Amino acid sequence: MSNFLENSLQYIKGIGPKRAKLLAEELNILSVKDLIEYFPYKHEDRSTFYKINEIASSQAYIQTKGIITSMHTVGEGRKKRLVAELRDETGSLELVWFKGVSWQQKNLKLNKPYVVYGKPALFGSHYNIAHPEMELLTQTKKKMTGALQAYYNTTEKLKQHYVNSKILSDAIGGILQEHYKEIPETLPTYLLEKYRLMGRQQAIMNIHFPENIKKLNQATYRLKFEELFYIQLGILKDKFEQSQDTIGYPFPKVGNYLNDFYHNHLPFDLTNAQKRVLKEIRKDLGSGRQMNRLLQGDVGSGKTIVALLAMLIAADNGYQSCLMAPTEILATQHYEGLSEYLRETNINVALLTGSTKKKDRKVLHEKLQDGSIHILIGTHALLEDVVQFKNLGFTVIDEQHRFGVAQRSKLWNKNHRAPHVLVMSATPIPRTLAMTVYGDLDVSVIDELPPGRKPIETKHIFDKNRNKLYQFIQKEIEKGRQIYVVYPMIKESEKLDYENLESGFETLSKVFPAPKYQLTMVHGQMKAAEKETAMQEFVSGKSQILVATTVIEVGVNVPNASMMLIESADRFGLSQLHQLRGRVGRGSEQSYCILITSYKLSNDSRTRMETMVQTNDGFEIAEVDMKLRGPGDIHGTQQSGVPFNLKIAHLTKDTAIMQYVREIALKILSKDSELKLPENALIQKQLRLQKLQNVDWSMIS
Ligand SMILES: Nc1ncnc2c1ncn2[C@@H]1O[C@H](COP(=O)(O)OP(=O)(O)OP(=O)(O)O)[C@@H](O)[C@H]1O
Repeated sequence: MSNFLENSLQYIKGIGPKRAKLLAEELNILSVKDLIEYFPYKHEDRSTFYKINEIASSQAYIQTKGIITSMHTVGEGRKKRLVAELRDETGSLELVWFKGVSWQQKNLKLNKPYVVYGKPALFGSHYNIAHPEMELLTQTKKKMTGALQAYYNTTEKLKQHYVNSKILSDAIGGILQEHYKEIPETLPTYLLEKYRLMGRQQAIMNIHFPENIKKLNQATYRLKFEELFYIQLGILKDKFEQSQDTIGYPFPKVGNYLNDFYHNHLPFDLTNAQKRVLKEIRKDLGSGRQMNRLLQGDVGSGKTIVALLAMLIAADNGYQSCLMAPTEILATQHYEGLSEYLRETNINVALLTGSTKKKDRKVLHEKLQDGSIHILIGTHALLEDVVQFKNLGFTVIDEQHRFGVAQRSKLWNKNHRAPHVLVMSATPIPRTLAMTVYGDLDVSVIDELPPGRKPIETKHIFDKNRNKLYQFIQKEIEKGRQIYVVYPMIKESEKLDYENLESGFETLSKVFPAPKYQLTMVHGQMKAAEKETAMQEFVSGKSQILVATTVIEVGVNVPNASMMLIESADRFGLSQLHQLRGRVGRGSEQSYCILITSYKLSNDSRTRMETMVQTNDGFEIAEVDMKLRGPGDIHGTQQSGVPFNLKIAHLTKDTAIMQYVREIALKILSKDSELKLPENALIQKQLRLQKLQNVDWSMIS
């Protein structure tokens, strides 16, 4: 790697120490290499020049050429502004600056030709452009850029220090002009030739300063290819090594436990999707290798029963199973649900949570060790060292993103061999993304809901229309149904959020007074036992309205609840809204989800509300969610569990390239799994570098 690229930015013309520090803090751009790999978010065609008399107010941004014929300031002090007249042979317009007035006045040159870019507005009969981008025509001609101009994202803080897109573009231009030949190639020649990829030097040049649209497209493709290729290759290589190593318990047979349950106690027929997934699991369990499988399915799609059937296969082969849930409420519900399914069978199920009493624990530990408990359900408490199984062979983890990978692997220590692992997730993520995020897991999808479910009707209403809503709630309660009311709760505004929750609860208590109506409140600050009791009131049907924060987000199953009312719905992410909605529509009655917001909404919030109203399909929602958040949104990326930041590719828009490079990576590894062939030396080196630099691989290995 060339040394120059590793240099700090402070010596770069147009940057200097102060801006270099800011770029490091704000955008994590530290070196010259980081800067030239900071890719623009868009390009604008600057090949068209408007004549001044062609400007119309409907035009967004325009580019024109002209001569500044006069300049003067208007107003005083903070209201002072600079007005300049720009003329061409067809007419004139005004250019106006409210900020940096004296700087502009000093730098603008009268009677010289300028290229001007900005958004025209009509004042009276005359157009003006406020704060236009200006460049002397001679400068534009000298620059290496063609007609396509790159634009770079910056932050508010950077803008305050005048580090805008143009400053970045100029700095990058300066670097590339002198050092472009030092940019190293990162893909071997045979790949460049076979897949007709642009060389890296040319690609970097063209992404910042495209010669033309065709070259820009080739450059973009090449850089996305490279980025996704190395991600896929890294994941596949790890996975390949892992599957070679881990021998699993073989579960060759299907015996009485499964057959008896399947034929005599299963209260419904499995959907085709459930059958297909069960087959996939059975194949894994019989293979002799350890299973690591992600079971994805929308809320209420029937994942739990599939997990149960797999646990019965474990029992048929003489092994115990456990099911871990992220909260005590969920673990208890799973326990109750599974006990009910298994009521008339010889399978023993037990529950272990933080609240299990000491003396019960002792008995439970003994029964686990002598093998008389077949299935143990619980929370983190399962991971404690004192919990020892006779022979744990199968583990189900519900909602894995709440468990760290480290916790997952802690279960291994309970055995000589790693048990099979089935991770259940109701967060639908696009399949290609799942392949990337859960690189070490195979993916099964239940993409079909059990029959007879009525689609949930979703409505978005504004705050002021509450009264009508209350009448509707009353009717539902009269029909014997129950209602969830959910409030947002985040750390940053916790105090205010509690106040809202409590005042919402009070208002509802007045509208729906006792003793006719019973309301329950549940929130995160309550003790586990209090929460449990309160939830139980709702689960048992004693109370009709549950006012809660998102503690109820995952897994709670009350089939009689027919309405989910979400307050300040714009403050929730799409996936979270969908999860919440999934709490209703579990019975045979028509269910509703009501999203309440104030009148004023940002564009993103409006899209979220519209998406929820339009579709019930979790995968579709996940796609929109990813698109709204975008791969550049680091916070969003963390939320979705994606363990790396992408510089140019887009996780949902570039799925075709992702798939393509995955196949290429597979082909390479199947021929040369350790990347030892001389032709792959560069790939090997690059992969190692990338692992060190960008990616927190520990999250997925
Ligand atoms: N094939 C089926 N036919 C009819 N009902 C089914 C079927 N499979 C599951 N169910 C029922 O559907 C409901 C939801 O199933 P389950 O709780 O397993 O879903 P899930 O995918 O685990 O949901 P969640 O992610 O919301 O917890 C349960 O009441 C279950 O008994």
